[in-house]
Amino acid sequence: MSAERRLQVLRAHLAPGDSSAGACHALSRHDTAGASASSSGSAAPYASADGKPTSYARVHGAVSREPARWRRVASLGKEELTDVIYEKAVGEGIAKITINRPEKRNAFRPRTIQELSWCFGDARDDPEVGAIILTGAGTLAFCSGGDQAVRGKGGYVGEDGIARLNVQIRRLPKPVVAMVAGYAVGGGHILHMVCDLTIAADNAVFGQTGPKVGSFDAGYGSTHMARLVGQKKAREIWFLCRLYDAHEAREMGLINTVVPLAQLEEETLVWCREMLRNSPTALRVLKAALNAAEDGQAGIQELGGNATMLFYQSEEGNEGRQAYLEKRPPDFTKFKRLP
Ligand SMILES: CC(C)(COP(=O)(O)OP(=O)(O)OC[C@H]1O[C@@H](n2cnc3c(N)ncnc32)[C@H](O)[C@@H]1OP(=O)(O)O)[C@@H](O)C(=O)NCCC(=O)NCCSC(=O)CCC(=O)c1ccccc1C(=O)O
Repeated sequence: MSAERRLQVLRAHLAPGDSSAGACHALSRHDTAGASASSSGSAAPYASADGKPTSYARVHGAVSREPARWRRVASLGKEELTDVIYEKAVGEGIAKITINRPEKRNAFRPRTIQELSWCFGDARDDPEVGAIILTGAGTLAFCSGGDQAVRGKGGYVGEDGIARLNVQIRRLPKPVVAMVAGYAVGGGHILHMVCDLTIAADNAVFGQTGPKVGSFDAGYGSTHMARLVGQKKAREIWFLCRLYDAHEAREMGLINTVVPLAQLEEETLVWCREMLRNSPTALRVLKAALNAAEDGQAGIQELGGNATMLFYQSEEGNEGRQAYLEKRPPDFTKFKRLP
């Protein structure tokens, strides 16, 4: 962004018409400050060329950058959570799931996977939750993949393993945002890739280590990666097992944005809050559609499920059911055959 444009945006942000005095709007503070952070979402809709707030800014107003007030969910059902911290933001529809094994760089063991699965299930079923953050405890690692000390001959897949967790995140009809500080490597790298968005701190490091430790993911971990970064790059990442910093990761399309470590949660919350303003059904169907393009029959099934859910909410859908219950022929004549 040019210095002049940045100034315009800053002016627009401070303009009296901006109802958001005190709270920052969705425009990244890092963009306004000209820091090294880079964001794919430009500030364009928030200020017009003359520096005044656009109608978009006037209508939608500001997104709060305030910290969330987290309420901890210590147990799900009868089970205490030991490997994962599960929290919900008070008064807003955000859940946060934190892998809590920092002494192991948040490597997951079967128990971790099981708890993650419960938390994702709860967040999916909670109608108040509209966006889910997945992260790792501490600043050194998001997740370093499968705990190699407990890896058995059968891997983790048979015990609610990562393969199933990936599918669960893909199928979850709400956006999941990976909030990455430090290492996201091995299975941890795959976890962030299957999330819908990735916000990274400037200390984040990305890569696959599988071929070094006798492991690989021939599912989403390779095929979805190729969709994100292209075939050549995906082969480089897997075959050479190099590590990439956050800016390199953003350049290659692995992640959405990079922010200073101290602002990681603030920025992630802003992205979640922006999404929460939008139609949940639109986001849900878009996620299913974007997945369907690469998920074959399973993806179409998911998209089809959404179509049915919407149709059941319509008058036309209800007419069929009602007619059956009333033992009369359905009258579909009143419904237009739209072009
Ligand atoms: C992440 C590192 C680069 C961080 O390096 P550094 O900051 O120097 O910290 P360390 O001193 O190395 O680590 C601190 C502490 O943590 C332990 N640890 C870290 N990662 C792991 C791990 N993955 N498993 C077990 N333990 C781990 C480390 O040993 C230290 O403990 P001490 O007791 O203090 O010694 C670096 O740590 C690193 O490279 N880690 C390993 C990364 C890795 O190779 N991960 C595994 C990739 S393969 C994978 O994830 C399998 C996925 C999987 O399970 C799967 C997926 C799909 C289908 C099947 C399977 C399957 O069953 O295998």
